[in-house]
Amino acid sequence: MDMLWNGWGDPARATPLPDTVTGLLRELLGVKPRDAASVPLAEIDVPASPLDEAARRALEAAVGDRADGVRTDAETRIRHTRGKSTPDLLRMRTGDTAGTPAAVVLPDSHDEVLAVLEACAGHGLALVPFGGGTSVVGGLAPGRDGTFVALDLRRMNRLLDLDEVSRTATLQPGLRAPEAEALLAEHGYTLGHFPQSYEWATIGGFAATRSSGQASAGYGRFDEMVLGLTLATPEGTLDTGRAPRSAAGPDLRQLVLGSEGAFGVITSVTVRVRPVPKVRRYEGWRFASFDEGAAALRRLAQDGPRPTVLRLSDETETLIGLAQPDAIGASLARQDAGCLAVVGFEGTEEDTAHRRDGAAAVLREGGGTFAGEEPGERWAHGRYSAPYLRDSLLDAGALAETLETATYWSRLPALYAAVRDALTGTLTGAGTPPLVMCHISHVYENGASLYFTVVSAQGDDALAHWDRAKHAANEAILAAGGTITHHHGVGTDHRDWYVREAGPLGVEALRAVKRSLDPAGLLSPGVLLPED
Ligand SMILES: Cc1cc2nc3c(=O)[nH]c(=O)nc-3n(C[C@H](O)[C@H](O)[C@H](O)COP(=O)(O)OP(=O)(O)OC[C@H]3O[C@@H](n4cnc5c(N)ncnc54)[C@H](O)[C@@H]3O)c2cc1C
Repeated sequence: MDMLWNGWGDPARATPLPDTVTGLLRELLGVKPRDAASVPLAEIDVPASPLDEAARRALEAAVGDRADGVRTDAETRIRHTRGKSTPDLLRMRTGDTAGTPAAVVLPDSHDEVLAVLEACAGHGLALVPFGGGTSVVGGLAPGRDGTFVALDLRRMNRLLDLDEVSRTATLQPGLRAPEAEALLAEHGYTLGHFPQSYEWATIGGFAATRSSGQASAGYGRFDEMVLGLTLATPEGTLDTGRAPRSAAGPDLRQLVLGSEGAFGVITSVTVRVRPVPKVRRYEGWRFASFDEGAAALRRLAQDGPRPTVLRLSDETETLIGLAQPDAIGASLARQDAGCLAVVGFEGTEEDTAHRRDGAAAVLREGGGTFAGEEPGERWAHGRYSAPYLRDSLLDAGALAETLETATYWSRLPALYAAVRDALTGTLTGAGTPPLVMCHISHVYENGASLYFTVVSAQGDDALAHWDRAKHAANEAILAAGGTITHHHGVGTDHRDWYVREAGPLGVEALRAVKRSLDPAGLLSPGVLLPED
């Protein structure tokens, strides 16, 4: 099944907003009901594909002249325009398809990807790899106008190898996360990577963006799971990962991870796998304040025992109940005070019981009160539903978007305040005062991420309002010592701030890598790095 072209996921799972939330939108944020319906897909006027006959023939030959290997119909091209950020969705809803690819090409193997790259080079076509299409940072839209091809990797969806002795699996990039989990589960293994976009995003996309899942406290980030990668580039193949760890020079895997399609197409990923857990237990803890809860999370991250899932909502997010999207509004009706933490344990019976008891003692010492299993189980049940709420909020005339960052524990409170102030100040100044919510959902020994959700009225020009607010938040992040992205990636949206974060020498070093792998600059122009 294809994802909704102008929204999230499966249309059958649309999630209406409860009355408590629509009431809040109206009374607190001044959201006025409006006709926010989208232009129907069939009515969108897409200019004919600019692909000429010779280029088309070359691309078809590259994918073995397979039926449907090169698609230029309007619907397929529309479905490969942009990703799933709120500005992306707002543009799609108005039928704005500027930046539609000239063609969508579907290769079946590493060799076909190399052949497609050669065909693109021969015909001066840019190419953008397309995994699940869930990018929220403009990673699927080249940063310049011009003819480009979207390389949809969905046909590369096989488990290539499982080494049960070493506990590694080699996966093709187009596997969506649930498909990869199902293939591994047949042998009793799991990857343990469960981002909120889990149901749609792919293995190649995770590697290309250094994704981080909701169970990162236990399983680690995706880049920590990766042992080897194969990269198809216009200059040939780069193979990495001869051994799990090595002292043989700088680690080339780290050049591929996070390269966002700008250095090549990831055609296989070797990951470490773990046995499917026998027990999964999630529970809720309450803290009087975000500071108090954050201090308790820090103690667990630094001294253990480590839960598998560890997240903490701030006061506003707790009141709205965003950690439990399936029951959103219930906490508002109860007027829940303080901050909710969700703490989860996965593993064997003995290991989870042991870690759970140890973690409970630390949380109690830190001021936490046990809230039972219900809040944790509710979080687990609704963990992939929140993106459906965003569609309902947009339908209702609200603006809803998220952004994220990370820093060291000592700087976290200042970063939190700076981003909140930037978002609140900008949107209030524009006449659309927002609700700004935040949670910590990825913790490390030395720091943590902050994930903000912003809801306001759309105002007269929602795109321009959000652009200003996001710009202010990005400036606040850099000024407060945060990174421009903890897990969404750079794409085109964060590029200008990433350039400042990396510094001129860092950017020049990365450009030199790009020049050696992609001298003609065919791959994802303007994504990750500005063009030369
Ligand atoms: C509702 C929602 C929730 C999200 N939640 C999370 C979350 O919890 N954690 C998280 O980390 N992210 C999250 N994201 C962001 C997004 O899902 C991740 O960035 C994900 O890793 C993208 O995977 P994808 O397969 O959809 O890649 P795409 O969106 O298709 O591509 C992302 C980028 O990687 C490149 N790319 C894709 N495949 C390849 C390949 N094989 N080789 C080279 N380059 C490639 C693309 O060109 C693009 O630049 C969320 C997004 C949405 C919309």
